[in-house]
Amino acid sequence: MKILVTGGAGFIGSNFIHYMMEKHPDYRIICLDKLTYAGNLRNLESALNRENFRFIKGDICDRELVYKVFEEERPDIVVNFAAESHVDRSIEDPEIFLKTNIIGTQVLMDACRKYGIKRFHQVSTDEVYGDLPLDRPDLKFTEKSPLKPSSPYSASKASADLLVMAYHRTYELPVTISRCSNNYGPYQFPEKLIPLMIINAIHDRPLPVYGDGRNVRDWIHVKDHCEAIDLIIHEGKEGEIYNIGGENERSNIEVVKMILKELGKPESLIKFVKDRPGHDRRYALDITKMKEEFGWSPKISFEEGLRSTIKWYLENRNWWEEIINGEYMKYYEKMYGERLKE
Ligand SMILES: Cc1cn([C@H]2C[C@H](O)[C@@H](COP(=O)(O)OP(=O)(O)O[C@H]3O[C@H](CO)[C@@H](O)[C@H](O)[C@H]3O)O2)c(=O)[nH]c1=O
Repeated sequence: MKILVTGGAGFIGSNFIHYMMEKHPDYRIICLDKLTYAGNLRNLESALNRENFRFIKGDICDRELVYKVFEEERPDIVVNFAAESHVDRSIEDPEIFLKTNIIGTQVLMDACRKYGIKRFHQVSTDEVYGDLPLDRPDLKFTEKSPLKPSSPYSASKASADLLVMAYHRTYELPVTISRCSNNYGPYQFPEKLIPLMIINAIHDRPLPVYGDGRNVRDWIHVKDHCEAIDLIIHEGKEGEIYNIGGENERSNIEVVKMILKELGKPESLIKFVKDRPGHDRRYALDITKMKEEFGWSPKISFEEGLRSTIKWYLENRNWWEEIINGEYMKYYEKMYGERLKE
């Protein structure tokens, strides 16, 4: 089996490659990644010298390159992780989100049509459904819930999902889509809530919590997400959408306090800052379909997963120090400088 993993040098993609290499050591894995700010070859260090692994640097929007990769490798399965994924960046500058997330997906699916494929799997997000109110804990999104994205990022992911389903209907492309909740774990770029808070706390820097900190996310360990995708690409039905969630809803302030406690740092480091425009209040997924079709449910508890993630960041300082000593601080200053002064 040959699997083309796009965006495989990013957080979830690289965790997926590690997961698949261990689970299916006989598979050939080809990783196509543009190595943007969020991609890092160090995430793939242990894979790079394996014979059944190939890394190709390139953009999924580059049709000529994508066709060349298909011509040479003839993958059986494509798993598309390649995406611009950070909501705050999409609010600052939406264009690259539309290009990579929508056009990139189209180029990949065109290559699948041209060269043939057993499965094209689109990695999507729970954010395509929009948000839920805090005072209705009984409500959750199912795969049938309407799409109502709030940010340029989530609108680009929802657009791509629609395109994937259109390619299935019109060209009978064998597709599946998974929509996952908030991931955490090793190799996550420190612009996202959990790694950003861990690194700031280690440095005794203020922890910028948006708005009142009561927004709720459903957290899943990245390894549980990888396991679910592995099941879907092998056993999932063509043309189907699957919600993948952690069944672990937490307010942001609760998560931040847990991190401080684990690191033995004071809550006085918390700084409430100006809210994200259009900030989604709550995400919650109904994962009955994954449970019923595959007997899947998330295995890693949040307490255990968060503790091991904090340990990973403490033990891999080189990894994130290299990042924060690069362009990162410019980004941080731009996003947080004014907010932290207010
Ligand atoms: C970075 C940052 C975030 N936050 C808040 C905003 C959110 O309510 C929550 C999580 O923020 P983020 O880590 O940016 O993640 P969020 O916007 O939920 O989106 C993530 O989760 C989505 C899945 O739900 C993915 O599709 C996105 O690619 C991923 O970025 O924490 C803060 O309060 N302060 C911060 O500095």
